[in-house]
Amino acid sequence: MNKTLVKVCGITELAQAEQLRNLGVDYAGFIFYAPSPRYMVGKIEPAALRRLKGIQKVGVFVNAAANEIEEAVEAYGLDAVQLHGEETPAQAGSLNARIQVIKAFRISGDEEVKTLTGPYAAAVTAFLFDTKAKAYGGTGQQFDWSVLKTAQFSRPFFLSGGIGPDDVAAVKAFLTENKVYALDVNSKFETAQGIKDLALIQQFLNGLKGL
Ligand SMILES: O=C(O)c1ccccc1NCC(=O)[C@H](O)[C@H](O)COP(=O)(O)O
Repeated sequence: MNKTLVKVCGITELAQAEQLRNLGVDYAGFIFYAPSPRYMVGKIEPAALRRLKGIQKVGVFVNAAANEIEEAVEAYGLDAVQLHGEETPAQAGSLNARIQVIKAFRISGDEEVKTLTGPYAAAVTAFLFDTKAKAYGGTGQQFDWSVLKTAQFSRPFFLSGGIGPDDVAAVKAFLTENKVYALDVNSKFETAQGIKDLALIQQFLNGLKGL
């Protein structure tokens, strides 16, 4: 069985991205959505991020224009883009022809998740399930993961939304019964918005060992 990968999202410092890479984190998420407190533009130099290797760099966008996304991919050397708004399957598919696209779905618990993901199956590389809340992401709120149980998704998925240091046991239990491609963590591992607590992340990674 493949190991479940880990993505740390909302990074605003190059040094932290390097440290996370050194801890063995698989994906680093960078927010390209100006209203977010984790907006990274102006905080990390494009050329410096482009030189960073050994961790998959994901740009997170909310309803951004295709040319804005493509410019950021080029300037920052992104490996994947995460579409976290109301982007259509056609928009996602057109980007996915050039770069891996992770489509985020914000879950309230009332919807049929397979109905949401169905139209995107052929258009994206992976799905990401986050919690539906007032803000688009980074809210620290968790949804009821049982809505994903038993569903066979046509794409690998990231489990996201309020996963914190105290959730190791719950995550492990969920992973024993469900095939999760990667875990996505963010605000529950911060000392301030956009600044990660690396000791907590190391502890979390240690807790997941053996999966
Ligand atoms: O993190 C943000 O500020 C953010 C803002 C707008 C869109 C997406 C954003 N984050 C995307 C992520 O992938 C987060 O890791 C995900 O929402 C989970 O965050 P959290 O609930 O804090 O663990």
